[in-house]
Amino acid sequence: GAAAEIKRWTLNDFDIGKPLGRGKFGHVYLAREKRSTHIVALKVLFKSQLKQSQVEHQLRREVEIQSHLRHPNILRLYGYFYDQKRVYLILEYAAKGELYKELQKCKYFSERRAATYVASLARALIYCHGKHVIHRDIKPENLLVGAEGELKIADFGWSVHTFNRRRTMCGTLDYLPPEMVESVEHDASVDIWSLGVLCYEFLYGVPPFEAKEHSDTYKRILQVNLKFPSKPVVSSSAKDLISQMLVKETSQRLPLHKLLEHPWIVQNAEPS
Ligand SMILES: O=C(O)Cn1ncc2ncnc(NCCc3cnc(NC(=O)Nc4cccc(Cl)c4)s3)c21
Repeated sequence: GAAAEIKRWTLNDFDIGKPLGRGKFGHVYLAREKRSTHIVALKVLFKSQLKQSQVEHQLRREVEIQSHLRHPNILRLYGYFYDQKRVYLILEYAAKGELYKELQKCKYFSERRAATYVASLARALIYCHGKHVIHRDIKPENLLVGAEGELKIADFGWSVHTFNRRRTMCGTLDYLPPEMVESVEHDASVDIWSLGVLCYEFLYGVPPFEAKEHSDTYKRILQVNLKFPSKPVVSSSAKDLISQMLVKETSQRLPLHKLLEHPWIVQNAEPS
């Protein structure tokens, strides 16, 4: 048959349902693709706001990156289309919505639930890093829950392709100025740190370096001023894992595949 031509979607291809949520750049609606009756989430972004915030390139990068990612714990971005004023993202629908609302409701998660989420996120990040993609924005607000309770990383609006200049600079790093060498170090280990912060917040209901003033949070992060409250009671095994992820020296952070072998994960995470 004809070469697989890229399908040009339009709003007419969809029946629009209830609003699912509203973000900074636009709203998300439940929608059904008419021909297949497939249920999706449609995120509507206003071009004016994208232009104003100069994030068009980020959006293009997200669509490009997401089009190559297929993983049960990564929310699919099936495609996009636009009209005069808006850009529409055609997204996998996560039937149980936003994880942070669930966390707010039950204050903090059990160790089994937290470990199950952390293990599935680690598997998703191992997959991304294997494709030289780092998410860079792992936080409860970017995590959705599927119909079976499975976690979905969403919103790759801040993700980037990392490539190791060592290979692409024909073998030499010598001519790179410090700031570029520095950015080369900005690698997948940022997601390990964020996953450690997330694990802490799952178990205690608050992030580890929270402070009234931003400047104090910044200082606590730089000092890795990690403290474990006495309430709620959390196993020392969980604290050990978190302490191995929230390490200042990026090369010393627990690698994700080692995380999956950590006793706390092995003993608490539901088999995937
Ligand atoms: O989250 C809710 O409000 C409610 N909700 N409930 C269920 C549900 N099922 C699927 N998706 C939902 N929401 C959309 C999640 C996103 C995924 N990918 C995104 N990407 C993005 O926004 N990119 C983007 C935007 C503006 C600028 C730039 Cl540079 C990039 S948003 C759902």
